[in-house]
Amino acid sequence: MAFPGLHHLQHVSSNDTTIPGIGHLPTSILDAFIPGYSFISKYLLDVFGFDISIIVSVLVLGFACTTGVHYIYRHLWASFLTYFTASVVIDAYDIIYDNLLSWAAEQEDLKRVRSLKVQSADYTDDVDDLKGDDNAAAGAIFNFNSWAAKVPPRYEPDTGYHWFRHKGHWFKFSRELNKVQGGWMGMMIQDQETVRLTVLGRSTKPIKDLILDTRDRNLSKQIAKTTVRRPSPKEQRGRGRQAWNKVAVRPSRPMGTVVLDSKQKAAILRDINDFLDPATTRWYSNRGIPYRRGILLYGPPGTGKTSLSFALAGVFGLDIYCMSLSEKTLSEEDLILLFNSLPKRCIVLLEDIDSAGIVRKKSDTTKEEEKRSKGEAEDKKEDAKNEKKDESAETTAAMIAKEVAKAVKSANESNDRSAGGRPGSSNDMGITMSGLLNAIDGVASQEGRVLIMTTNYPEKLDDALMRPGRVDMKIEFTLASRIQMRELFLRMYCVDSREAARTPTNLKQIMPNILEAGAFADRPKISEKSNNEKHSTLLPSTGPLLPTPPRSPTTATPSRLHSASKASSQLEPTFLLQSEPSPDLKEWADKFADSLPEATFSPAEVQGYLITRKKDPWSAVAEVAAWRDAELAKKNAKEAQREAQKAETKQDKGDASETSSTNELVKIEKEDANEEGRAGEKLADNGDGEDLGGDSSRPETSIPATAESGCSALLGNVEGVREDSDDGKSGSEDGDSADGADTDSVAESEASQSSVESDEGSDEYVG
Ligand SMILES: Nc1ncnc2c1ncn2[C@@H]1O[C@H](COP(=O)(O)OP(=O)(O)OP(=O)(O)O)[C@@H](O)[C@H]1O
Repeated sequence: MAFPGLHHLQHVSSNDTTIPGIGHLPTSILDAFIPGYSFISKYLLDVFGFDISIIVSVLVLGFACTTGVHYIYRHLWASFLTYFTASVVIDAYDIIYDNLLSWAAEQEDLKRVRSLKVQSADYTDDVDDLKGDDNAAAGAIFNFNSWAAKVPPRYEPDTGYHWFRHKGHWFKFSRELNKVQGGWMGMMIQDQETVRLTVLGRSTKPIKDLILDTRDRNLSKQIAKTTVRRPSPKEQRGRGRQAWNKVAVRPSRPMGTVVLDSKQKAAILRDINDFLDPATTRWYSNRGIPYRRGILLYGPPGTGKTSLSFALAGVFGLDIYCMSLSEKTLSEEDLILLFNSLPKRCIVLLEDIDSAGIVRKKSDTTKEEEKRSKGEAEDKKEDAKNEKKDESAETTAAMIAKEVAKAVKSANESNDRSAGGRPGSSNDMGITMSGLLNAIDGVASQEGRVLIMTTNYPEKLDDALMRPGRVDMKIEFTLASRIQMRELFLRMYCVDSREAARTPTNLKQIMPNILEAGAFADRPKISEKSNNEKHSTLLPSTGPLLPTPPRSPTTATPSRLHSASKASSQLEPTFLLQSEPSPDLKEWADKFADSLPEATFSPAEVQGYLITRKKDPWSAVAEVAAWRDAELAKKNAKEAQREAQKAETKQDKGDASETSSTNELVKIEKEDANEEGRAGEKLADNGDGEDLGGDSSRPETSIPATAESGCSALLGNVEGVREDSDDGKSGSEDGDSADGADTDSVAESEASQSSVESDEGSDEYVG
């Protein structure tokens, strides 16, 4: 069946090539634009009597004109962009990219664009700007999730281009996704994001200025933050950036919050500041000295070594790279790789350098001791087996095995302690001294870094590690002095005031008395001019505890602060400072400090106490006596336990040279008296301990609970206790009774320990 009119269509088509009528485009042209046009138009004309040629012609003409104009416009625009604009491309992996996007997210022009990309806020970084709920009722539960949800998400321009105005210039912000070859042998096609910044005008300067602005804005946000990096997991460690993981960006610790002797603080600040001075690099290279600085911080746990390192990183705008030699997975190769992957300027915090195999003989000794102890244990087992072959053999052997296992454990722990290590802290991978030295000053090791090593046991360190050049400065941290405790109290209760914010660009802003504290004024000034250096440089210290002399007055501000990453920018960061304490607070601080014995508690312990009363300075003063007594009792208990373990180990070793004859006699007497053997002896000793438990010999520390009424009395009592115990150490009778008191105060001390205490007491009488 044929369609009506089709015949006619075929007829027309075969005869005419154009559609008659003025203004019509020739059919051949329309056919070129719309394939099959003549066929369709003739069909419509025949069937419906409607001629579409005019409409189509108009549409085609319109389309052609638009396309043409667009084409011309594009070419003209491209030519304009080529000749009258400047542009800069920024890759996504560059830090400038992040700076630019976070800056763009805050620009009004760019906020208005209709195509945006949204990102959840990183509340760990941004919560600082959020305030707590001041209206919350007292005791109301703080819900972190609902609080963190208040951090608004970040909106940034999506791919495409957007125009904005900045400082009188028109910029085009184009975010582009490009396909690039990547992966293994470049066989994978990956998306790579870039931002192209274009400015109207032939100079790139406005763009460079804009990039500087975005960087400074970001820095001023970050200047009060310290980036902390740690070694990446072993399987991810590779060369370069991958060796270290960014683990945190913390608010920088203000130097003032580290309570330390002002001379020491001044010395270390001056030393690092001068080291970071760009002129010092030349000074070192001119003399062929490796441009590195090594600082050893040593002292008991919780005295501020790590805190000082973080504060220094904050002051000098350096990232801090932390690692501990007691990490079990750290091998020598890792250590070398990690040191070789450090950036040019940074602080490396190497903790616990006394652990692992750093002390050459420690691990060997420990192993030998272990072997010996095991051998002894086996021997004892054998003996026990041979001697007791009766029916109760099994029970006795089990008992002996238990005893022996206990002795081996205690010997090992004691060895660990006496070698300066912590139980279980030995490094399985075994970092030798030469491995460590290779890492820290091997040829490939990065120059310009400040290496801060910390230890609780400086006496255990190898001399090779301590030589100048590796350790240029040593700072000792001690248990809290009176001044430190007072300072800790004031810091805890001073009111924070943001109004007092200022820009620390000078060491004097951190330590107003830095010149006096460093006692630099009376040092000879060394000024030296190299051929091409106009300014004088400093002679860096080469020996321990030798602070760097002051810069010559011919240089810029003597104590100008060198912030490694922020040197070139003008920054206006805000620092949280504390207001001047009130006279009342100062008085309370004095009372608080007077109530505590010096050099007995670590600053961490004092801080730990204060923090539990952080909003109540009065309770802190009033309750300090009770806290002090409880802590002293605990400390005494620990000390007694340690002594007991030491003595037990001595006994087990059967070291005749270390055991006095009296001691032996006492033991023999005890053994004779106790027919039940060793177990019975322990029971008897236990009884002794209990008898002494009345604490009659300990000086009474009945101190009023209020600091007001009894601070000085408290101090007297406390010192009385300490003097007694000191006497005890010197071997006087008083001392013995004090020792006894120590033992007594250890309610939880094991019975065996009591036995050792009394043994020790005998020793001292003999002596
Ligand atoms: N001198 C100090 N000034 C201010 N705070 C201190 C000081 N010493 C310790 N603290 C406080 O005690 C805590 C522990 O301090 P830090 O980690 O610096 O001690 P550390 O000496 O490094 O201890 P460790 O040897 O165990 O690593 C921190 O919260 C710190 O604020």
